[in-house]
Amino acid sequence: MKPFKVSWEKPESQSTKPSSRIQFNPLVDNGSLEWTGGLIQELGGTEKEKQGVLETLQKTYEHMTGLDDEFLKANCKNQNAQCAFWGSIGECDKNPSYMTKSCAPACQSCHLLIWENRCPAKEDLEETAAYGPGDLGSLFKKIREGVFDEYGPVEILSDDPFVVTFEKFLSEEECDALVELGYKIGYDRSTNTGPFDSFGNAERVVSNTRTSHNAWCKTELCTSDPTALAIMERISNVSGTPDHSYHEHLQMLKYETGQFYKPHHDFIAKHLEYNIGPRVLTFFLYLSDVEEGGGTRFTKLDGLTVTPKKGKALLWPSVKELDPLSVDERTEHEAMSVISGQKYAANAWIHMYEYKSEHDKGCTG
Ligand SMILES: O=C(O)CCC(=O)C(=O)O
Ligand SMILES: [Fe+2]
Repeated sequence: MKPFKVSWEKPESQSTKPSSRIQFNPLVDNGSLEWTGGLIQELGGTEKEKQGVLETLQKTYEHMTGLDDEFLKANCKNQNAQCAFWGSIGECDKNPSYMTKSCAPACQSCHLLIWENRCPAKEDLEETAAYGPGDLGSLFKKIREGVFDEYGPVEILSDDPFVVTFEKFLSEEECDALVELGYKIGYDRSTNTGPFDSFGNAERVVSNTRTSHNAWCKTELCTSDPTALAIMERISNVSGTPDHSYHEHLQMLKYETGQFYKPHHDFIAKHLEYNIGPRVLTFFLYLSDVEEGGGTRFTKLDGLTVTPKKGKALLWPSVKELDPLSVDERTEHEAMSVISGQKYAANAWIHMYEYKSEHDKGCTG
């Protein structure tokens, strides 16, 4: 292998600012820019950072030149100018769901861009199922028998499919804490799941059928927050999953006046091809009252509409009781437009199989 030589240029405008980031051009061989592994990478400001980035670039170069797959050679790219820097500070291990895909050269993980390499099908998946045929019926029976009345009053709004509310599932403080966590993470415009690319990853698409904003409880700040953890454990207890690793990360929602989510189903058929299985249940949390509007309406259950109330939880299945890998079309629903005021809420989607470690590997689509 030819030696990897590097040089960099310091843009004039930054030359007097020692702490500023310096743009880095990896110059390969005799000074010609043969390959950059995607975006040109930035060097850190300090000597130590620079050294780390250079070491990562050296490893990147060896990884890229060692690839024998032409498709990967052409398509494996750093998609952010700081990939090499992040790689040098351990982010490939700390944040693999982003890094292995979006900074694959810097993580020397190009082979993991291929879905089958990154997400091999689990052989013992069936043994880990949270629900078998009939289990949703048993859960509903427990709810009816008052096992979870500490979160009540419990209201049974529909028997088949079951639609249930727990009036005092969260305390006022817990609701405020989740809303606040949403602000710390940042509420972004909500998206829908779009088409899947050649690597099996779903595109996120902004859609005029869903106009709210949301914040995912995915980062340390939220996943290790004691309030968020207590709520996730409570949801796990009631829904009967082994633990909250079977749930998607909490998704906090914010609707301003006029915002809505048109009729849809939470079931995503593509999930059946992954190790996570389908969304079995939706645990929906109302984190605020709403002055007017903003109800959750079940379009195929005679328009059954749940009025938001701070602290209330709404639970329904997305799959059939006796065939829990198949969608139950009857639980299509919509978030009606907020007529006045604001609405805060959160989704917890519960899967058939373990979710969170698959998410960390970038295997949830
Ligand atoms: O906001 C609501 O009432 C329901 C939201 C919803 O259905 C969803 O986010 O999937
Ligand atoms: Fe939904």
